[in-house]
Amino acid sequence: MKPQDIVSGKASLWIFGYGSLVWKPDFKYKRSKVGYIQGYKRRFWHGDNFHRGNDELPGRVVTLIEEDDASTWGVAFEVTGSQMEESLSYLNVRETACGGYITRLMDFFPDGESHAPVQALVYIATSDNPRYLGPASPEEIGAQIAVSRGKTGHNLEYLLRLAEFMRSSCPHVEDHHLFAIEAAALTVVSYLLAAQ
Ligand SMILES: N[C@@H](CCC(=O)N[C@@H](CS)C(=O)NCC(=O)O)C(=O)O
Repeated sequence: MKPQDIVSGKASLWIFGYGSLVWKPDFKYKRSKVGYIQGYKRRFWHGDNFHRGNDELPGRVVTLIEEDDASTWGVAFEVTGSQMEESLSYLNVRETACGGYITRLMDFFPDGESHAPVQALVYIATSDNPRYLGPASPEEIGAQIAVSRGKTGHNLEYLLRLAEFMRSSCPHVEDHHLFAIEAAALTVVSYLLAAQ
């Protein structure tokens, strides 16, 4: 980003989402593209005691875990002009203050485009984050999600909307971790409903 582009208003920033941002960016943007980042896998290993859980029963939300040959699909949003400051100040509260995420710049590869990748800002929660929960079986994660709720809504909505995004926008991607957790969570929900 060149200083003269900022002054002229030509500057823009790409923000990559791979969790709730793919279905609920909640900030104004110029355009969006489906695509992926390389070297990271998406895992439900981050705890959430605000949006989708609480202190007694934290929810589980996604973060990115470094793995050389992995890639993670999502959506990148291009923000320009005043949208840059507006989106970053909003995400600083939603992702960093409330969610415990930090930011990193990564190469984003738009789907179906052969040109060079674009740099995108990504919100990631590292394992040294106090809310980090780490690995667990799909059954354990699914059960936790099935019964967690926070200030923004149920953890199940968070899971199902991400799975819906992947099926509708990235049908060629087999995200076993996501779909195994979805199946496990829906199994728990069916038992809970049957027990009523
Ligand atoms: N940083 C990831 C994950 C973002 C995420 O899920 N953050 C949570 C904060 S814990 C959030 O914004 N939740 C809002 C919601 O659940 O509706 C992304 O780019 O989508």
